[in-house]
Amino acid sequence: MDKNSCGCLEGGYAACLCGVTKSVRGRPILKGVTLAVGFGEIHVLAGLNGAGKTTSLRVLMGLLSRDSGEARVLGVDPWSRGFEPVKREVGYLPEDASVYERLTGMENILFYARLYSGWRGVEELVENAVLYSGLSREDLSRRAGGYSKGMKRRLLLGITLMSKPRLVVLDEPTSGVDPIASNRIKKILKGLSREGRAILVTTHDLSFAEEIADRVTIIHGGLTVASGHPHRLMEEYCGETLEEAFVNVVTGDGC
Ligand SMILES: Nc1ncnc2c1ncn2[C@@H]1O[C@H](COP(=O)(O)OP(=O)(O)OP(=O)(O)O)[C@@H](O)[C@H]1O
Repeated sequence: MDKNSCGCLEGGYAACLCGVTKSVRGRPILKGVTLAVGFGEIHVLAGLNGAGKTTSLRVLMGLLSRDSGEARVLGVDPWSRGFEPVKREVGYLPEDASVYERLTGMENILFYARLYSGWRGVEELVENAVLYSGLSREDLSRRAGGYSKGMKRRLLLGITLMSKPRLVVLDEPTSGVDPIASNRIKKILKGLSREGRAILVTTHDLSFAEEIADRVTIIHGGLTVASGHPHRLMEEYCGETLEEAFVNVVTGDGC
């Protein structure tokens, strides 16, 4: 990675990690993760299982400390006190998020909408969550505990996006989601990015990434090893698809 990638610390970017390292119980997990997400950009973070994607997002969201390197979210260090007010402008969908199973889908939405706004503006938040989840009114009237994995994921995505945050951070939003819903998610993310919102998303679905990403950052073994527009990565790493380029990057096969 060239050093300029860390220029995001000077501002203008929605989020960045710069040379971040993290060890857990003496084991290095992140060995130098660098990425910068611009406003109006869909940025995909890709990597094999265990590469460090979720850990990177947790550091970025201030849920995990870092050992070295820098992090900024909307210009603020997520490990600082100043991060608290910034959180309202960030929508984060963790990989292991869960719904309240005894509540209906709509009650889940109402719960989070009221948490977010008190009572003012709840209607708009609810409307957005319903729209972004793509779930029918009938589905939303049922207990979320009876939902399929993909439906739970869609409900959580709707809740994450309901306030139309300036920065959206999604850890595997399409996991367990059917092709029609996945297609719908693509359109939603493209729409949000067109409105100038910044989107950082992890996925193993590289055709999804190839279609929507403005930039893909590949991490391997806790280290950023490549970053660029999907077509640039395909050119540089001799892949007819992003998936082929990705395999060439992580296996070190090159062209
Ligand atoms: N709390 C923890 N304690 C010990 N090891 C951890 C912890 N959190 C993560 N790890 C390890 O760090 C590495 C990176 O995990 P991480 O979940 O960030 O990978 P990932 O790229 O998101 O993987 P996946 O694609 O499978 O979700 C893994 O080897 C994992 O076992």
